[in-house]
Formats: sequence, structure tokens, C-alpha cells
Amino acid sequence: MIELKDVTHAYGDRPVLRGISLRLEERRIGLIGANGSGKSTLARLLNGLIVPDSGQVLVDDLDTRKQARAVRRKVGFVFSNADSQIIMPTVAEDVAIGLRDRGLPKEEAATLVAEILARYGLGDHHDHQAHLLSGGQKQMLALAAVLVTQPEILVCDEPTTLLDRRNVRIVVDTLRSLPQQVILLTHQLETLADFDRVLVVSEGRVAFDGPPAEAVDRYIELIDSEVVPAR
Ligand SMILES: Nc1ncnc2c1ncn2[C@@H]1O[C@H](COP(=O)(O)OP(=O)(O)OP(=O)(O)O)[C@@H](O)[C@H]1O
Repeated sequence: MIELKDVTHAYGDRPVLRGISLRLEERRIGLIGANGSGKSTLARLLNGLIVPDSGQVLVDDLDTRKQARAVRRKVGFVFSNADSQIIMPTVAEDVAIGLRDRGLPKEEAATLVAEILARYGLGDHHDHQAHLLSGGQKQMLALAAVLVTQPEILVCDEPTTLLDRRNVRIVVDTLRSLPQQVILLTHQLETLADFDRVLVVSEGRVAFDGPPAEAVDRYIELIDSEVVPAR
């Protein structure tokens, strides 16, 4: 369970999150909001990629400020741009690198890598150059490389942005079928239809917290009420 206690965060003197308190317990949680509203900043706080300026983020009572390494083992993070997450030359190596400090015998690690690649449709791409995969395949690779580490919680920051309809469906179905808790940031509102809970972030605050349909209505209301600057 992730708990945020009166969390604030600023970049320089620009406040981005303003006093957020939340308990994130549900299995499928969506995060929506306008560009620049603070969603990615909030997501990055959840696995200690960034730490709050004030307040606390606790993952199963581990403080992200003090126990960052333990937190990162529990909370996997998938970035929106899969290219920025691919760090090894080949597909198999990129998945295997996540297991490097697990102390597994080589054969066991290789079996795990092969299994996960097969599960996410990359079984035939084991030795392919990772950077030559299609956008959708890269996104699946990014997901596989995180899931091989068996995180208890998965935070995905717009993992379907660059994907075509078919690959969106594959990634969304994959996230839906995972046993782990999933926290998904997305602008593709329809992908959250059967989520347990959706948070609407607006100007660094949680403007709505509840079921998906109501959250989407609230989000649309918020966007429509904004004054668009005249040119
Ligand atoms: N590393 C950074 N340094 C300075 N400002 C930043 C940094 N990261 C984000 N910001 C600013 O903080 C604000 C919130 O950004 P954030 O990425 O959290 O929003 P978001 O809701 O995820 O947006 P989007 O939907 O466009 O991805 C934005 O105004 C952004 O310009």
C-alpha cells in the first residue's frame, strides 16, 4: 500500500504538487489530468524517483526518502518513452539487466528472460537489436524488463501514447491481467473504464477521486471550464 502524507513538490520556485494526501490500495488506479497538471511528478514520487519537498511517501511503511532502494524493488516504473528505458543492445540483454543484482544462477536468469519474452510476444526477438523494434514492441519490451523483476506494484506513465490501436489493446489487456497493483497515467480515458478508482489531478491537487465514469466527467468539465487564451 502506498500512502502520501501532505506531499508538496516544486521545481525551483514553481510549486507542482500542493499538499496531497492519499492512500492507494485498490488494484487498478488511474491518474488523469491536463498536460502539466502534475501527474508524472506524482507518479515519480511513488517509487522514489523523486522525493517530496515536504510530507512523506510511504510504500508498505518504507519511506521513499530514506529507503529508496527497497522502495524501487517493490515499485516498478514504466516510462512513456520506451526508448529512454532501453539500455542494452539486444532484447534479451535488456530484460536480463533487471535481474543482475538478484544473484540468480545464469541458467535460471536465462529461463526467466525467455519466459517473459514469450509471454509478451517477443519470444522471436530474443537476439534482435532492441532499438530496431517497432514502437509497440519497444513498449512491450519496457514492460517485460520491469515485470521480470517481479515488482509488487507497477506505475506506468502513459505507456500507450505512441501506440496504434492494436498495441494499445495489447498493453492495456496486459496491464489488466497482471496480478500486481497497477497505477496507470493516461490521456486515453477509455482505457480506465473498468478501473477501481481514478484520480483527476488539476494544478497540483487531486480535484476528484472516485469511479472512472465520474472522474472522466469531472476531467472534461475541468478542461471545458478553462479559459483558452486569445491569440
Ligand atoms: N524536471 C523538471 N524541471 C522543471 N520543471 C518540471 C520538471 N518536470 C516537470 N516540470 C514541470 O512541472 C509541471 C508538471 O509536470 P508533470 O510532468 O508532472 O505534468 P503531467 O501532468 O504529467 O503532464 P503531461 O500530461 O504533459 O505529461 C509542468 O509545468 C512541467 O513543466
